[in-house]
Amino acid sequence: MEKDVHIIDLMKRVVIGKDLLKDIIQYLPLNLSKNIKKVYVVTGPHVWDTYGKKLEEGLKSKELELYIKKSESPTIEEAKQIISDAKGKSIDLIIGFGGGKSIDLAKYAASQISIPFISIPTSASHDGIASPFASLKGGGWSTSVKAVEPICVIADLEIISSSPRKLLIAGAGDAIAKLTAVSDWRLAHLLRNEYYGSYAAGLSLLSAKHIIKYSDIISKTDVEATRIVLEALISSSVAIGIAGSTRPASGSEHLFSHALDKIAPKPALHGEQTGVGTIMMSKLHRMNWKKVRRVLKKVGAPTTAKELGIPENIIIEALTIAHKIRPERYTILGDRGLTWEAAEKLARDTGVIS
Ligand SMILES: NC(=O)C1=CN([C@@H]2O[C@H](COP(=O)(O)OP(=O)(O)OC[C@H]3O[C@@H](n4cnc5c(N)ncnc54)[C@H](OP(=O)(O)O)[C@@H]3O)[C@@H](O)[C@H]2O)C=CC1
Ligand SMILES: O=C(CO)COP(=O)(O)O
Ligand SMILES: [Zn+2]
Repeated sequence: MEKDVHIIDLMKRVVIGKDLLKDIIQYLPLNLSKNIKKVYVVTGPHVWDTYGKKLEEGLKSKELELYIKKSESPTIEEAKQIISDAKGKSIDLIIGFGGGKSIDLAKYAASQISIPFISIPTSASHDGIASPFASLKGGGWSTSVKAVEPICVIADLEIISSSPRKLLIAGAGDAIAKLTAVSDWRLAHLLRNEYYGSYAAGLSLLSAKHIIKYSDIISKTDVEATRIVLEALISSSVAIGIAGSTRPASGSEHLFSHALDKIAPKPALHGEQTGVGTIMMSKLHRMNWKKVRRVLKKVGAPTTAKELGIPENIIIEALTIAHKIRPERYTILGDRGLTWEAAEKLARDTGVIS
């Protein structure tokens, strides 16, 4: 008989504060002198050019051997290359330093080599910050794979709040997406008898509600807004860890975003796309989609194809193919998805296209 085992992987420590990188060693829950000699940093070109020196200086005090990998895209091929590189160098610890792309690559690589992973987000743009899952792209599709939770998250408010504002607003969009993600999960439970964890669902919903409650502050401040969005994203990361899948965080609105990543000439940010997806999927769920749109507008997030910089026909096409992205994940889009006409009407009725 198959054993019914539910494993919950959660991070060990979250450090939130200002100017953390220079004293980073003291915040890590690790004995760096004893066990860790070689550290591999997966980062992005912009992030490294701007903040790389700060991290290098912070880690220098322990005379660690540092290897830096600047990655452009979160593909399975790129992850395999990082794994082989890190294995060849006998790396002891992997750090993901940057946006969601760098954190996912680092997280996945660390899980494959069975070494610890540290998450140092430089933006509050996604909820992979502290989750044990990595979203990698391969063969034109996006898959979320079990990786490993960070032993530590170091969230430097100075760095994160001075990142381009659109990254923070994208984070608010990724958090608000939990409204429809949880409705889709519940639907899959009711129609397909899929496992549904009400605690994880509640925690995930809390991140969306946090954004709605504090939308005024998010729209007017920088550091305070960063703290609010960051807390919402960490809460959602924890919900993913408790559920043991990205189910509480990713539903039909994410399928729409993944479809855009596949077909849009120039996709927008993940959280910008999931935010717009949430407006449309809320309407399908007969939820208060106008409120979702109002909150997104208030915080300055895109709510239209034009603001996303994506042609209207691509929005419609993405709606029609979204259900095929991850067929095993049942959502309001059902098994057959939307027809072109229904998709066009949905996008038009919600003001996403004109
Ligand atoms: N694992 C999970 O559960 C989740 C994973 N994701 C994944 O995360 C990714 C989206 O993350 P997102 O952060 O939006 O996108 P990216 O990681 O692609 O980052 C977007 C851009 O922001 C730049 N950037 C990051 N921080 C700063 C900063 N402080 N100052 C200036 N520029 C900065 C990056 O620079 P650079 O070019 O240097 O990297 C990059 O150009 C997607 O791949 C998505 O699938 C999203 C949600 C959950
Ligand atoms: O983006 C995510 C949650 O916000 C991860 O979800 P996916 O499983 O759709 O990649
Ligand atoms: Zn997301």
